[in-house]
Amino acid sequence: MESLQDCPLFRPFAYIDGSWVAADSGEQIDVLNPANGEVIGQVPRLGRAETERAIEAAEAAFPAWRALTAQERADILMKWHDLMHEHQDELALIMTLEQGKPLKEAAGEIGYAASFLRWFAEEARRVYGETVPAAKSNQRILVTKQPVGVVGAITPWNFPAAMITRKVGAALAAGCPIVVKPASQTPFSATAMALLAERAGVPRGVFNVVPGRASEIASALTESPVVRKITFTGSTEVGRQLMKQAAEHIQKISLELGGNAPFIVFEDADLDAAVEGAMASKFRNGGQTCVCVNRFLVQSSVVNAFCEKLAAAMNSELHVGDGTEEGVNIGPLIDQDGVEKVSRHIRDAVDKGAELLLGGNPHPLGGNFFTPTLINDAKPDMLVAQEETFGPLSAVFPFDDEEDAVAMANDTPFGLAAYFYSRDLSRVWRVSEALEYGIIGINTGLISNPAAPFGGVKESGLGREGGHQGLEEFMETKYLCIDLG
Ligand SMILES: O=CCCCC(=O)O
Repeated sequence: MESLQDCPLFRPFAYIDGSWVAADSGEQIDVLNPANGEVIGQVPRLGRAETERAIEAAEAAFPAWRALTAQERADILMKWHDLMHEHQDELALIMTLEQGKPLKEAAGEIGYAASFLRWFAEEARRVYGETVPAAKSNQRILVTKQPVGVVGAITPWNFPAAMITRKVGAALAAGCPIVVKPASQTPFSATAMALLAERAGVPRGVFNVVPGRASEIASALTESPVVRKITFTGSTEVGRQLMKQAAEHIQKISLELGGNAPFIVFEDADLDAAVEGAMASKFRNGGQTCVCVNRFLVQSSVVNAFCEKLAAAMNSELHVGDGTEEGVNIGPLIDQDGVEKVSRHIRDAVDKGAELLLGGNPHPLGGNFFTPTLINDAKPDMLVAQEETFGPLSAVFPFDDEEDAVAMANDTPFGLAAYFYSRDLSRVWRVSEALEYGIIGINTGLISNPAAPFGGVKESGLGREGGHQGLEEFMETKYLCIDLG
């Protein structure tokens, strides 16, 4: 395939009520390849009016979709899953061109994205109710689950496929239609998946894709009394705003927001395993993942050994470049703001006394590429301790004992993922219980799995995605109290 335009899954349109449409205004968004800044295509810049039409289409589609049996909805989701695997290479190329992650990683994300469709297809058939002992002998109480209704979803650029299927798979399995606003940087993964959903038999109006003006689309979704659930992955700042807006109609809301993941290495850890986990977690998507390590907390007695091993791994294993090139495993950052943020964190840390061990600058390739960087002696007053860097900067914070490590790890308003390495079973339990996070990786740097409830505490969000919990987010509980007379 020479370019995106040659790809049979390339759809430069919005998708509403089963039709491929342009913006009422005719306006378009340029979509750039972060590896070279070239425009790879355009999508319509939709606003309020088109979003309201998508909501109406979803509302109209709701009765028939919820009336299907769970098995019928599951069959459609499984067909969609199969089509994603069949088209894995094309979907991966679209993703690499618009998002930048290397092709192999993009193909991995497509597999991960498809796995949510399979997971929720299977879970759709396990939406069980309950019976509850009643207060009177002639009464019976039954608890049932019903789809919440029309859903509005807003998804991020860093996982352009998986963050859509994790929401859409659950919504559709539960019997809810959905309107998705994809990130403006990565809309083509969303429209390509909509094309496959259509081929899989998702009826018109059940899955709508509305690229465009974020604040207008978000307001249309939160101001509509028809939309009964908002689901968002992105920054804490935007999540906070959406939560305020969702309060208007008391919409159910799930928020997957920012993180500031600690990765604790205790002196009893297997250091080689810790370095392997560190590489997997820190450099996933070039550091642009909400569960990427942000702070390496390393016990002082092993800090030099850990830094040496991590520097060696970073030197030998990381190859920066255009994600379409063979052997590249670190693509560009998404844009210049991303580059500026990583540079700012490094400058601030070095000015405040951190030791620069590796890298430190934008990559000689220029543009949005950044050299993987390692600093030691980071301190809590540095920006890198307080904000999510979202780039290939490994910052090591030495600590003295377990109590210090846990206090440092929890010293943040965020609470998404945390990791630690230890071979002491009592410590494993103690630290797991003390960490104020929704996800804990113990002796592993990779925690993502469709069967597990992904989500954070504190300012990292509300609700869970994946697992059986992820389906419940799209359902209401109703109880029936039956008087037998
Ligand atoms: O930035 C957050 C994306 C989450 C990726 C995952 O599910 O691991």
